[in-house]
Amino acid sequence: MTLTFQDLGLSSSLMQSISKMGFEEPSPIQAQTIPLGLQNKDVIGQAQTGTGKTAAFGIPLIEKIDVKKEHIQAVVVAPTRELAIQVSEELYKIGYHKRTRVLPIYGGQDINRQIRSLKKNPHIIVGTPGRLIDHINRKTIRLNAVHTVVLDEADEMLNMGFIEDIESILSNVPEERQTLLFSATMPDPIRRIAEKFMQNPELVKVKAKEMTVPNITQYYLETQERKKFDILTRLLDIQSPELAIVFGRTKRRVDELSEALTLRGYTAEGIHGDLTQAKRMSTLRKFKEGAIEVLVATDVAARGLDISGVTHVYNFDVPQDPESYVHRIGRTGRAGKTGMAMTFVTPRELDIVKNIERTTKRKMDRMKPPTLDEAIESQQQMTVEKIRSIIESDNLSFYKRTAEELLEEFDAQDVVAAAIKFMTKEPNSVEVKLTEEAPLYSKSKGKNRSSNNRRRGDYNRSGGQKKPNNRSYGDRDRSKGNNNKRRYSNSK
Ligand SMILES: Nc1ncnc2c1ncn2[C@@H]1O[C@H](COP(=O)(O)OP(=O)(O)OP(=O)(O)O)[C@@H](O)[C@H]1O
Ligand SMILES: [Mg+2]
Repeated sequence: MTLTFQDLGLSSSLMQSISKMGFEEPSPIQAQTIPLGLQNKDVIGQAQTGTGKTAAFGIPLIEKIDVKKEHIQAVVVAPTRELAIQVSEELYKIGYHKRTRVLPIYGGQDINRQIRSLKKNPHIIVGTPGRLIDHINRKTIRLNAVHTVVLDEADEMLNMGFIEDIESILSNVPEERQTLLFSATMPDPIRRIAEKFMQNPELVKVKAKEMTVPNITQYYLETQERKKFDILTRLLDIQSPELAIVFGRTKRRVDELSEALTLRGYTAEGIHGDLTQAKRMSTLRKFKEGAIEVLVATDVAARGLDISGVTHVYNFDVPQDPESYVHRIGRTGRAGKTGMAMTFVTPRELDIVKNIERTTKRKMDRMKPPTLDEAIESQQQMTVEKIRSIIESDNLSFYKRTAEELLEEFDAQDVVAAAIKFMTKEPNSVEVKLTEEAPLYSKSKGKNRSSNNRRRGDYNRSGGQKKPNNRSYGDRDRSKGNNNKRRYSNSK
C-alpha cells in the first residue's frame, strides 16, 4: 500500500526532478501534505526533524507555478538566512526541469544586487522576514499576485520575535491564497496564528509516538562541568564521527570550545549569530565538504540545518528546553539515516534530562564517561585496523628491506609496538581553559534559566549546496549505502 510519487499525480517535469534528487517514495508528511497542497487547501504540517517537510510544501508549490507568468507567485518565509538559502536550493532542484525561478532574499546581502535579481522575475521568493519587509516597503517586491505563502519553522520565527513582520507580510498578500505552515514542533502561539491567518487549515500531524525519530540513539552522560571537555575529546576519539556537531549554550562557549578543540588537534570551527554572514557560510561549506570534522554551534545556529553525514551530536551543555533538544539532535538521523546523540549533564542538571524525556516520550540511555585508557585503547584499535588494511591491499615490497633490517636489529614485538605507537593519535593533553557555565535549573523548580543566550540575534543556519544525490536513504532493507536512491523508511 505504499504510495508513490506517481500516485500523487505529479507532472512529468516534477517527476523527473524528484527522481534526479534520488527520492524513491514520499515520506509520510509528504504523502499526506502533497495532495492537500495540490487541492489548494491550507495546511498546518507537523512532523519530526529531517523527515522532508521542505519537499512536502515544495512539491505542490512548484506544481502550482505557472512558469509563463512573469511575476512572484509564491513566498516562503524562513527564520534565518542560511535556512532561506537551503530551502531555495531544495525548491530549485524540485523545479529544475520545470524551469522555475527561485530567489533567496535575506539580510546581510547587498540590497542592490537583490534588486537586480528581482528584475529577472523570479516565480518564487524565499526570504527572511526582515529583508522581505524591506523590499515590500521599497516596492521592489510586489506580492499582489502571490497565490501561495509558506511559513517554514514557524515556531522559530515566533521565538525570534518575527510575529509582527509575518503579520505584515501576510497582509500584503491577497486574501485569496493558500497558506502552508510548517514546524517540527507546534506550540500554542503558532496555533493562534493559524487561526488568525489561515482558512480552515487541515492539520497534518504525522503520528509518532515520540517527538524524536527512532533512528537516533540517545545517551546522557553525568559528569562535572570541569571534566566535560576531556570527556568530549575522548568520545570524539572513540566514536570517530564522520561529521559531528557540538552544541554550546552561549556564543562565548562556542568560541572557546572551537578554539580548545583546535588546540587539541581536531579540525573544528564555530557558528553563532555574532559572526559575519560570510564567515558563517564559509564554515558551513567547509563542514559540508568534510574539511571541518566538528562544527560547534549555538542552538539557533543549527536549527533546520540539513547536512548529510552528521553522525553524532554532542550536547556539551544541556539544552534549555525539550524543544531545543529535539531540534539539536535532529541534525543527525535525517532522511532515515542513523545517528547518535550524547547529552552532558552535571549532577544538578539531572532534572532537566528527566524533563526532556517526559516531553519527548523517549528515554535516554545512561553512558559511562569513557576513561583516558579507553580512549587510547580505541585509538590503538584504529591503528591496528589501518595496518590490517594496508597489509591486505597495498604492495609493501618497497618497505620490506627496511623491515628486514629492523627485525635483524630488534625484537619483532618491539618493532610492531613502535610502529603502532607512531601511528596512534594519542589523546592530546594540551591544557585548555573554558569559562564555566552555571548549571541550568529545571523550569519546574521555578529557578531562573540561563538568560545569556537570548535567541534573538543569534540566528544563523545552514545553507549552501548539498552533496550530490548519492546519499542512501538509511533504508533498512538495503545495506549498501551509496546508491542513488533515497528512500524514506524511518517511520514505518
Ligand atoms: N521522499 C524523500 N526521499 C528521500 N529523501 C528525502 C525525501 N524527502 C526529503 N528528503 C531529504 O531529506 C532531508 C531532510 O529533509 P528536510 O530538510 O526537508 O527535513 P525537515 O523535515 O524540514 O527537517 P527539520 O525539522 O530539521 O527542518 C533532505 O536532505 C531532503 O532532500
Ligand atoms: Mg525544515
